[in-house]
Amino acid sequence: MTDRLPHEKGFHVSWDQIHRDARALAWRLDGKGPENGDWRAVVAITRGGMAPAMIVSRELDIRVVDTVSVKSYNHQDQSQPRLIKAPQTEIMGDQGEGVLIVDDLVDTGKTLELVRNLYPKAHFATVYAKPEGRGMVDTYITEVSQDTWIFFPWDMALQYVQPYRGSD
Ligand SMILES: O=P(O)(O)OC[C@H]1O[C@H](OP(=O)(O)OP(=O)(O)O)[C@H](O)[C@@H]1O
Ligand code: HPA
Ligand SMILES: [Mg+2]
Repeated sequence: MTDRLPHEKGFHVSWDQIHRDARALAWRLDGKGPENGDWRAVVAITRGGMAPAMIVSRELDIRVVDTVSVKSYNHQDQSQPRLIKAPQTEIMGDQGEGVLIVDDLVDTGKTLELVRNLYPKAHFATVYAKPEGRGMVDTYITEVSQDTWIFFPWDMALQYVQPYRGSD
């Protein structure tokens, strides 16, 4: 794991915050699907997209949910994204039309680029976006600067911290 550079900022997202932001994403996508405003299915980009995809599919009452597995980071070190598992062909059709592909965030855009090449007609939605990858996503809720690292609640734990004024 690389040490974070001094200028890198941390954006800490709580469960409550990701729930609110994923709901906002769902509401923004409501009625925007190609078939009478409906979406045929939700596909989560695992693993980070699974919690937002669950919230989106719940809000939009979409029962057909699948996953596409792409691995591109080991902690904060990026490597070439690799497809580990594809969604069902019956769900994706030829090019993914009518399918909502959900991820937690887009950073460099490399993950979405890989999935977009596979399913160019799907709609790509993320909760958070950084400027470099923003062009790869069709709908997102909150933008953060490129030098911000987003910390998700599933990667964190409550911890004791020293008081601001020490007692020694
Ligand atoms: O836009 P990019 O620079 O490609 O980065 C964004 C991707 O990186 C993270 O996933 P990761 O590969 O770490 O896997 P995970 O979701 O299983 O944690 C994140 O969840 C996105 O899927
Ligand atoms: O800012 C980030 N936070 C968590 N995972 C990530 N994967 C790429 N960028 C990020
Ligand atoms: Mg991911």
